[in-house]
Amino acid sequence: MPFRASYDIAALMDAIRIRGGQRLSGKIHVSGAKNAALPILCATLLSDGESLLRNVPALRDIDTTAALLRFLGRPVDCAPPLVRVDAGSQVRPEAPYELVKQMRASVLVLGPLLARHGRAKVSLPGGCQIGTRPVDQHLKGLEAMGATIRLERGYIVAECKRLRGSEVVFDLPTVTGTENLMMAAALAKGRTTLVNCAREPEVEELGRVLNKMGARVSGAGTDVIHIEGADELEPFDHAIISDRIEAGTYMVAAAAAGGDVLLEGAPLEDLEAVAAKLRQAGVEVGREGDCVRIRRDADRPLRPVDITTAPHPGFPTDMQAQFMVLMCLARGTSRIAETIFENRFMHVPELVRMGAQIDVDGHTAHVHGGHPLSGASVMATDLRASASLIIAGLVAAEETEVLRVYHLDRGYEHMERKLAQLGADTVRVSQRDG
Ligand SMILES: CC(=O)N[C@H]1[C@@H](OP(=O)(O)OP(=O)(O)OC[C@H]2O[C@@H](n3ccc(=O)[nH]c3=O)[C@H](O)[C@@H]2O)O[C@H](CO)[C@@H](O)[C@@H]1O
Ligand SMILES: C=C(OP(=O)(O)O)C(=O)O
Repeated sequence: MPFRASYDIAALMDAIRIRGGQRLSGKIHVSGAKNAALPILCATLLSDGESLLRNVPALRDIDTTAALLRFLGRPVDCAPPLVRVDAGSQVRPEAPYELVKQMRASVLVLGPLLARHGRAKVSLPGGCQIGTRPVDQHLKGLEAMGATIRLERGYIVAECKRLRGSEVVFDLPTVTGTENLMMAAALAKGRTTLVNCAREPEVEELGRVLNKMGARVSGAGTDVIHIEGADELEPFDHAIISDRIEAGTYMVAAAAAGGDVLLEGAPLEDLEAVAAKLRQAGVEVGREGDCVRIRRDADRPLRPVDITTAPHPGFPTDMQAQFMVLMCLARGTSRIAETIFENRFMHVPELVRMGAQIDVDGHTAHVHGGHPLSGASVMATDLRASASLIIAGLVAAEETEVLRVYHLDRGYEHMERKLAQLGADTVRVSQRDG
């Protein structure tokens, strides 16, 4: 039976309107991490019984994952910040294109389904706005663990008797690739060693959950991970870590607009690369109790700073677009090099429409700061690009309208409300409002 998505068409047409020029001040709470919650939701497939996830953000990607789990046969009560995944009577190990194309992270069901059911049919994710998003490293690893894999009409069809522990050396660090193989290895026979792993905090968080389930994972968060497979895994109860990218986005928003902002629960230890660049630009970043405090006098000029995106603990690609807006305000030219995804400068033409002066040469953008931004209607093209346009709206003269914010809603919980809580003039304009 083909999957039919039930879209809220009106919500897809939402826009956010921002009147620029307000300083930001006050305190907001950082939500649970999208990129930690998604693999952990997929990890529920490794066991039967009821698993509970707490501190889950209310996001479109979470709804998409819940829909995917239901399609696979697992009842899900999705009421963020609490999500409950129940035991299913029968699992259908097949992830349809209609869901995978909405969210590349859907490929994370491949490892758990194959390890648990000996078969998985998952749509190839294909590319998206930011790049080609290949999954060859995921497939290479599963083959090394004994799976046979073929591609059939746009789908990955993977089969195995029982996966066996193996050594897999990634050609490059991949976040979801590392996570997919960790989950597969958790039910494989014997010991798996993953080398050249992604070291993101979300990978470490998945390791913690797999250990709660009864797997023996060591080294998650470093570049070599060992997993001792178990015959069976238990359901779990787990509270998701805070979202470092959401926190980093509000750090940059406060730096750009100026003011004094406290971010409750922001994981500064996972944001050192961003904090260092903010300080270099002239922004105060410090810890205050369980908050991160960002201060900048909006009349004090910002210094230009060069950045190069890199796997964790380097400067995150998911913060590149937001930081570029800050550099539009600096006095002088900064150089921003994107090394992770080949097409992650889609925000540049929209920022240029607002008055920014940016030249792109291949993977490098030269941002000539100091030219005032003015409000315009701009189009969000991907998740972090959307956030960058909202930040640009906070500092632009007059009104900015960011269209297609369904991209933003994939990864930010009520961004317009959180910014309004800090004093910004931001509202969501919905088709439903007429
Ligand atoms: C849901 C989630 O956690 N998404 C994050 C994850 O995406 P995602 O896990 O998809 O990104 P990867 O870490 O896999 O990609 C890193 C690089 O490896 C390449 N690659 C990846 C897999 C593969 O099989 N072959 C291959 O060549 C990619 O093209 C890219 O150049 O990490 C990205 C990089 O930090 C972040 O931007 C995304 O927010
Ligand atoms: C690119 C992102 O997500 P995804 O990997 O799901 O596309 C992101 O979180 O910025």
